[in-house]
Amino acid sequence: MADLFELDVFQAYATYATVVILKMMLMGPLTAYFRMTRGAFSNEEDVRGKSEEQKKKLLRSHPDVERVRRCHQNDLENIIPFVIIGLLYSLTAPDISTALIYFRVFAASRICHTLAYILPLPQPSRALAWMTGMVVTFCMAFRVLTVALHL
Ligand SMILES: N[C@@H](CCC(=O)N[C@@H](CS)C(=O)NCC(=O)O)C(=O)O
Repeated sequence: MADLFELDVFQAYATYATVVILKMMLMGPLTAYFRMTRGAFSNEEDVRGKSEEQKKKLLRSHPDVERVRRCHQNDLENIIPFVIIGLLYSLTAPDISTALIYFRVFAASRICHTLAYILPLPQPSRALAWMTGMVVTFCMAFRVLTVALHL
C-alpha cells in the first residue's frame, strides 16, 4: 500500500478522488442550510417543541431543498463509479499526463454540474457537465477492460 502511494498516478487519483468526495459530502450541509433557511423539514422530531400550527408549516417539502437533494443524488450516481473505476484505472499503469487530464476534467465537470444545478444555470449547461464526467469514467473503464479483460 505504501508503495502504491509512491506512484504518481495513484497520488493524482487519491487527490482528485478526495476532492470530488469532499464536494459530494458538502451537499449534506448545503441541504441542511436550505432546510433551515426555507423552513422545510421532513421529520417530526426536527420540529420538536414547535406549536401544532408551526409544525404543519415546517413539515413540508420545498423546491430548493429538493433541488439540492437531486444534485446530491446525481453526485452519488456519478462520483461513486468514478472512484471505483478510477482506482482500477490507476492500477493499469496509465500515462500520468493522460490520467491527470481525466481526473481534472472529471473534477471540473462535477463542480460545474453542481453550480449549474444549484444556481441554476440554463440547460444544456448541466447536461453537458454531466455528460463530460460520464465520458471520462467510460474512457477509464475502456482502458481497464482493454488492459485487464478476463472473461
Ligand atoms: N438519474 C438521472 C439520470 C440522467 C442524468 O444524470 N442527467 C443529468 C443531466 S440532464 C442530470 O443532471 N439529471 C438531473 C438529476 O439527476 O436530478 C436523472 O434522473 O436525470
